[in-house]
Amino acid sequence: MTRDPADAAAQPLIANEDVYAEHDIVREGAEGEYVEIEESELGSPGAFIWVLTVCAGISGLLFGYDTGVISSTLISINTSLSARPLTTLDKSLITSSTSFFALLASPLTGLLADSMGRKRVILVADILFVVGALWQAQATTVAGMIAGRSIVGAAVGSASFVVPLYISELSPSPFRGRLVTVSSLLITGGQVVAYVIGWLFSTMPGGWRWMVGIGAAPAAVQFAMLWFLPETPRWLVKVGRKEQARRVLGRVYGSAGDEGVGRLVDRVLRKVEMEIAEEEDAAGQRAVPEEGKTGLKARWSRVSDNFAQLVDVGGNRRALIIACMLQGFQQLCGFNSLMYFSATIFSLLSFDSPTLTSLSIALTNFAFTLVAFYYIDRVGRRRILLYSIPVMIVGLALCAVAFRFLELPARSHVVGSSTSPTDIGPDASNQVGGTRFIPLTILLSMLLYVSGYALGLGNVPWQQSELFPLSVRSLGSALSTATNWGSNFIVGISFLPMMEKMGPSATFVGYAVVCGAAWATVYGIYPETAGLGLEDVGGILRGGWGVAESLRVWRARRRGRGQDERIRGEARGNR
Ligand SMILES: O[C@H]1[C@H](O)[C@@H](O)[C@H](O)[C@@H](O)[C@H]1O
Repeated sequence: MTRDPADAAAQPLIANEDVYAEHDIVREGAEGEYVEIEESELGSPGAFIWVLTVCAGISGLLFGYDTGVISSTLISINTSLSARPLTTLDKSLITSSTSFFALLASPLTGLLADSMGRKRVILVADILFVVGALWQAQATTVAGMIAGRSIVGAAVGSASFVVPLYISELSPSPFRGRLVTVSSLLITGGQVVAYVIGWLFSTMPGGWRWMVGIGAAPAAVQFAMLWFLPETPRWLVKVGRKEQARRVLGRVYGSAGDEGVGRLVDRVLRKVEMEIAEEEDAAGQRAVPEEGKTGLKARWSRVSDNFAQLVDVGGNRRALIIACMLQGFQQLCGFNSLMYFSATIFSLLSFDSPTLTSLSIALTNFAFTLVAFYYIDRVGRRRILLYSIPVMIVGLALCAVAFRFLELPARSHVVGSSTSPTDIGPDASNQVGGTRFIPLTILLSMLLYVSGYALGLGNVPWQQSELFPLSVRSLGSALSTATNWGSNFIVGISFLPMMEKMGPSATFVGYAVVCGAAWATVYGIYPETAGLGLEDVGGILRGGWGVAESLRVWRARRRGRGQDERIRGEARGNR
């Protein structure tokens, strides 16, 4: 960005220095003032960072694939496991074992990622992905299948925590938010692939074995690729490998500009060192004397100290509440009941190809995550949630109403063991004079709900790490990831029984109520974090929820940007 000195004297480029000063990447202007380098000036994040993001994102693809494929798998297994049809309990356990083991794995991964490094955790997850996929593919009993799904669950839990962390620790700050959303895009992309594969293999005898087994391939590819990718600079500095960290940063910022890459790298490195020093200082002040403690005891006391810091310090506690609340609502709003059981629901509604119909759910989810990727930094996290959650509520309410007009088979048959596309077909097609109106209304309402979900709740909670200061970022993110999987487990295990006992309308009304609670909570306590430097977020949460303050900063920032653009436009006009 070049600037005419006369213009510079007439009006400073920076409208609100406090806001801009926190940006990672700034450049000294002619008169010693700080001039923000615009994202457009940095160009794109650069090939290196894209390769890193996409390669790490393969785990997201696997997360999406393994959670999405279960929908078609469940309706294709028939009697191939334990030589009998699956019961509601079998289906719920097969589905929920994945989330349960993901729930166990994510906090553990939070600890391992600090001791082993981020990259090694991804490698371990890859091994689990491969073993779990092959295990499922050769399962002959329900218990064997549950074991395979549990192994995959441990992989998914580790990956879902560590991949956003890996990406955010490697990406240049101006691109961090969008690059993290890339991993959400890959999750939803993985779900689309799962549905396509599910549809292709659903009519093939034993095709479900291919559906679950294929997941091994991308994991093996990622395992091979990761050997060539670096550890994150932050972890490298933490374990004393500063020169290696400098080389990695050099490659990350190599594309960042025409000048001063070395200076930029030094600045980032200094900042990382300062943050680590602060972290160690704070830990040192609180540390219980470790004399006489074995390595394991010392480590445990560090973990419990870290935990105390997370819940005792007001700002950290508020960050944890917001992150866990967002992750909890992301799941308790019931979206994954569609992801896991939409094929079952669409067979109930007599759609000719339930698996193909459920593909529309996954595709809508993917398409609207793409829209969110474009708008998340422009509209802001808070606003995107406040606009999109009501869309979900309307979709769910329409669904609930439409289901009331549907004559379903006897309750015990709705989703129970005897339900199959063929035995529910005739009953379900009898509704409202045999027209397709009601099933189509239900499908469209679900698509409305899914589009609202994908715009906001589906991806904003994964921005969780920005809420925490560095010292508690890993633990805080791990706990909110665990909240995600805990709530996912609850939805997976309860959806079919709720459909059976309460009926579909009441089930969807229940999810709408959760969405209402999510909206009210976001409105009350979630400050706008888009565009803030990581340290600003901590500052905003220090004295309270900081909603009003964050909105003031957000508006000032937008006014500042508008002003900058106007000045630039005028400068161009004067030339
Ligand atoms: O962000 C993802 C995405 O929205 C997926 O579609 C969903 O299945 C996951 O549970 C969620 O964490």
